[in-house]
Amino acid sequence: MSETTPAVEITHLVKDFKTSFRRQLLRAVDDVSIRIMPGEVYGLIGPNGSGKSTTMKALLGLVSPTSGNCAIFGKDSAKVDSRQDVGFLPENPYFYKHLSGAETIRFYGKLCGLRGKFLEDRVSELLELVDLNSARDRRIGGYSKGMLQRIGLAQALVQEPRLVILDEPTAGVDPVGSRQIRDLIFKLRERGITVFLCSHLLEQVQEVCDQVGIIFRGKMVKEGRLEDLIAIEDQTEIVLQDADPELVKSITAQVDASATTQLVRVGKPRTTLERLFLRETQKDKR
Ligand SMILES: Nc1ncnc2c1ncn2[C@@H]1O[C@H](COP(=O)(O)OP(=O)(O)OP(=O)(O)O)[C@@H](O)[C@H]1O
Repeated sequence: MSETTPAVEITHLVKDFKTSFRRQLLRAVDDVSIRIMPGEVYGLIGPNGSGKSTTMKALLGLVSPTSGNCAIFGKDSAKVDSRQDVGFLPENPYFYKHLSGAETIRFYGKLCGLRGKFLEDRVSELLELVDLNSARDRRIGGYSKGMLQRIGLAQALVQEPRLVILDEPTAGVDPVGSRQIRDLIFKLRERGITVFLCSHLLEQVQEVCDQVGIIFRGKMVKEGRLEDLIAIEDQTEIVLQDADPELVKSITAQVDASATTQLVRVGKPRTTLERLFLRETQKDKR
């Protein structure tokens, strides 16, 4: 396998489900193709019921395609060995509530065949990575939603996968917890791990993803590099620090005098509500 083998290759995926109503067919995924190269972070976005989870499950071999193919690092998803290099965080992960964080990771590590000191080192390393070392001996039943998602991420990383699939990793998590998960995704990218995620938090997708696909009613309606998708090609932005009002006036006058250029907006750039929330709620920690 070469560096040019895609981490994910979904080709013309179609998935029909039989509905309970007169056994009619529902097309959940309709001719979707996705290619993710190693090291990329890909975000699949779309409204509820648009086919995101089904696409991910087909890639993982958890549902069989009606037609089309899925492959992970060149291995067909229908074959068990395609899952060797994948970690998965499902939308609603289930954990044994009576186990502690460390016991949970140890449990999954054992399932993956890890043993002894290697396993113990891996448990500590992962708890450190997801910032749960201080809660390692607490029962999972008492974890917050954000902590649960982070333990889920640690679980997905147990066997050092080269691809991580995250289905709504920040569902139900507050902005601080979401940011921790976002930072974790950055860490995965730094380590060269490919990430395929779907999320409703568009701003977070915008922050972490290199590539974005928009899926609607089972069809891919837009896809590409984030930078290309969100650039407004016919506009130019100039942001000035501590500008003299006279300078702003003279720039505006020059633009007004131009026959071909229209001034769209002059004003203060805005932060986002999320950044404002984080700044105001994390003051004490600084
Ligand atoms: N096992 C199944 N049997 C029947 N229909 C299903 C099954 N799984 C999914 N569907 C249907 O397929 C469609 C796509 O569902 P899917 O869960 O893939 O969407 P989604 O984009 O992940 O939605 P959400 O954002 O709500 O998680 C929905 O109409 C759903 O009801």
